[in-house]
Amino acid sequence: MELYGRYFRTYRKLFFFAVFFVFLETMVDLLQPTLMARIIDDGIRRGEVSRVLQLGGLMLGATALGAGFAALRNILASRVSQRFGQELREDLFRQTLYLGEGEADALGSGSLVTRLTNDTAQCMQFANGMMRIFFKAPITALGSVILAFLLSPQLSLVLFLLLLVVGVLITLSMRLSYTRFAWVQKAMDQLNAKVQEYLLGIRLVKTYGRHETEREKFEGVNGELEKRSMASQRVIAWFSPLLTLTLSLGIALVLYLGSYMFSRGEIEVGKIAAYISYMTQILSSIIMITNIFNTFVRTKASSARILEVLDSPGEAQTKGESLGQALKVLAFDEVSFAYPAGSGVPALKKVTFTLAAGETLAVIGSTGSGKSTLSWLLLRFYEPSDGCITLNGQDIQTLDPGEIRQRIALAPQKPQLFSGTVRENIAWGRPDAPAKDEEWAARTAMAEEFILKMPKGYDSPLRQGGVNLSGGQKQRISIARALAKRGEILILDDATSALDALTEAKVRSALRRIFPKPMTFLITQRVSTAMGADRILVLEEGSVAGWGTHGELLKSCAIYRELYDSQIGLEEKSYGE
Ligand SMILES: Nc1ncnc2c1ncn2[C@@H]1O[C@H](COP(=O)(O)OP(=O)(O)OP(=O)(O)O)[C@@H](O)[C@H]1O
Repeated sequence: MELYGRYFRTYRKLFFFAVFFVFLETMVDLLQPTLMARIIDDGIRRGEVSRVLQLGGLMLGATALGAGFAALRNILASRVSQRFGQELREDLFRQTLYLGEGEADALGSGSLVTRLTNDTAQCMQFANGMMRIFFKAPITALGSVILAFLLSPQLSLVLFLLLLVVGVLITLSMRLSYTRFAWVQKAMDQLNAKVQEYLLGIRLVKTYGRHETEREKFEGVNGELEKRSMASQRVIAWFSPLLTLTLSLGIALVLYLGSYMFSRGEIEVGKIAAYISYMTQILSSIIMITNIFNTFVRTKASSARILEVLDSPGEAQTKGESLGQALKVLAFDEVSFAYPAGSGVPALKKVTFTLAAGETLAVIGSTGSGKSTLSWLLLRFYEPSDGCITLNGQDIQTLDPGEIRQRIALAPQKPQLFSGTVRENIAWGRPDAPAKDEEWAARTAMAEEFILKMPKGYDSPLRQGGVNLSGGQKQRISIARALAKRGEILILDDATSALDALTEAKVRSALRRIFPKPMTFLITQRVSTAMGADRILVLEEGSVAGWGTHGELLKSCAIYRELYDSQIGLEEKSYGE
């Protein structure tokens, strides 16, 4: 399988050692029935106790040796499969981090979690099995067939007929299993997506009293998983006993033929017993081989899903030129864009504007008008369908996305905090930032006051997602993180929406005093936030509805005037009356 081929080089030595021990163990196992036949025919039947003891001792010694080989291959198999699993998870996680936004949208986070957990576990299990039983079973089966044939070519006619039937059964079971297991994986994706959704929205579920509805939805996907798993298990449930039955029929036939041959003096009892013993070994090996095939088809489905992620082009390969110099001017030139996984309606239509270093642009518009989309395109998470975005006149498609992102500091609409201290969260975008920069960032974001009230100040721990903070506190730490990065472009995407008007005004005035001043995007729905900016871009259903200063827009843009009247103007008028 392709996936194993990629990792084989690293583990080939340990792998071959494990397989070597499996081989030795199998050889010892194969010796046993022949030794037994000799104990019966040369020892018991002739009444030679010393021969029985001698051969019995040999058999015992061989068993102990086999056990030693088994322990060694177990140790090696565990080590190789665990290391392989660790490396695979790391590679998969790294690739997941570099997936293009369109690719990640298409795969879905639930499916990515299944691939990182269940699918890697499946591949690990297969790697482990390969070194434990996968080689042992076919060698035992083949060795037993050869030794059985050498014992009695006549009885082996039954054996070959049986093997033919068994081969057909295994092929059939493999075909049925593969499609069924792919359905199981999809159901597992849906289950993981549901669990994630519920865990993220747990407070909302409680507030809206949606426990029952959510539980029912979970039961729905859980039931589907059970149904599909059962369908795949049913194949195994039928095929294993069918195989046992076929082989038991074979053994019965051999016993019948053997007794006939014995009565004619053509075979000894010990040989019949050894032949049956080989047949039992063939039976258990074939059952093992069926399990191997079942695991193989599951692993094939899992490894295909893992390879889909590992081989997705991602962003890592889209290296570009370096901008080199300091950023002077940014321009959107007739930029249009529709989300690949969206409804097809463009989120942006021929958007054009220019912004110089140190200037602040407020982007205002109703929800869904395309404000955040501007920043996703600038960050190169998606590519414009038409038009271009330039930095210092250079199309960003030709530039290195890593470098562009290095120059941008973003405080997103939904603040995202991580488990760690307050300081670690602020310095997350620039871990080498001096402590004074982190504290400056916290002060500018009006976060220092509440941070210092926390039990350990900047070293206070934050829990996953910052659940021990209020919405406004999370937003302020998120702004501080963006400031501490000291990017040439600062994007505050509705980043002050949870702050009270006074705190927000303080943050705005602190932002004006930053030196050197970054090129700033203030994405907002509030006119009070936008009006102090050097320029304001008004978006309406993805198109530019207005561009200018607050004063200019009040005169020239009906939508802006409407927003102003609804949020501020009418209040002022009513105060005036
Ligand atoms: N990942 C996505 N896949 C498909 N469509 C999307 C995606 N993200 C946004 N959209 C669509 O693109 C349009 C613009 O979204 P965008 O997030 O830019 O709006 P916005 O102005 O920032 O809204 P808000 O103020 O509510 O945050 C919306 O119609 C939205 O449904």
